[in-house]
Amino acid sequence: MGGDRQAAIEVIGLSKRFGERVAVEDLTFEIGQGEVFGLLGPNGAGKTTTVRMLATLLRPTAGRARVAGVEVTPENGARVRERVSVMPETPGLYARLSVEENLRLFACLYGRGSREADRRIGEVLDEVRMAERRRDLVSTLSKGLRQRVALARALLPGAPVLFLDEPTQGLDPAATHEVRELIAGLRTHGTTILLTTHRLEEAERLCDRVAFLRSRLIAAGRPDELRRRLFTPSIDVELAGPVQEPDKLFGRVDGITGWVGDRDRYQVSVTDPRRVAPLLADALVSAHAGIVHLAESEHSLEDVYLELVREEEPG
Ligand SMILES: Nc1ncnc2c1ncn2[C@@H]1O[C@H](COP(=O)(O)OP(=O)(O)OP(=O)(O)O)[C@@H](O)[C@H]1O
Repeated sequence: MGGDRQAAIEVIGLSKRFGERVAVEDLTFEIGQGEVFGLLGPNGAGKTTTVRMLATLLRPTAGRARVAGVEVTPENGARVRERVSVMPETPGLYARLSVEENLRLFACLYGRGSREADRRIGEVLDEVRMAERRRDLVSTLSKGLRQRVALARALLPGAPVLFLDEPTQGLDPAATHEVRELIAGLRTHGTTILLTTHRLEEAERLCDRVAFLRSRLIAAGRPDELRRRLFTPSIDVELAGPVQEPDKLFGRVDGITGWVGDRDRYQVSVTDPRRVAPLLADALVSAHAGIVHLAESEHSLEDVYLELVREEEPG
């Protein structure tokens, strides 16, 4: 992490066991202020357990953490909870109350006076674009709209650190898109967000940095950094017809270190894609190979994840 930003969350050697089962093991990471950080991993990886420990809802077996400058200990529970807000996996709203009544109830729990509460409720409803639905009963709302109300609820206290546990779980593509837009918008307030998800494209779109969790931390970094760390740079080539002597063709281009593929499709490993791509294009043109496509290979976060899991497998 860049040393110029103070950490909003620091986690050192955090572990949680439930009896014999190790849910989280020796977790260490930092999240900078205003950063959107994605905790990624398959079902049972320990994501929710981590969030619950950081929000003082669950006591770690070992290790320590500091959230918004406060050491996470049982004695500091109230101080930590003043500084964090959790949007849990299930919205936790009262179905028979209206949107506004739900928010008023939670605002009272946060100890806001009624005028102050009304002002804040108006703000968060605007923020999640639900002002016009404020009098609707929660039971009449779609899952996507309920999730927006859950987000409004999490925003009510105006906490500097927000934990979003699987925020788009079970939503259809349109609702997913809307909730993601809202989360992306929170960035402008400088809120630090720890988001758990097993949807890699979600993390890719929303997060500055991600950590892959499988009880232990497998890797952490910016998605592009992780890609670079795991994959040799390469160029994808698609041609109009087969190449006669690929060894000869690729072999004479400076900066090409290897290739896979055959006939009209190749993935060419290179030292530096920006330098080598024009040289490769020249060589192909000289060999009268019609170029259909020539571009640096893209590795999605999913590729990164699969590569990491492959590296982890024994043998
Ligand atoms: N209260 C509990 N008692 C016993 N085991 C638990 C408890 N909470 C979680 N676990 C176990 O700890 C492990 C991690 O669970 P956790 O819910 O943190 O994973 P997750 O990454 O959030 O998964 P999901 O994506 O399914 O929500 C799992 O094996 C789970 O069964």
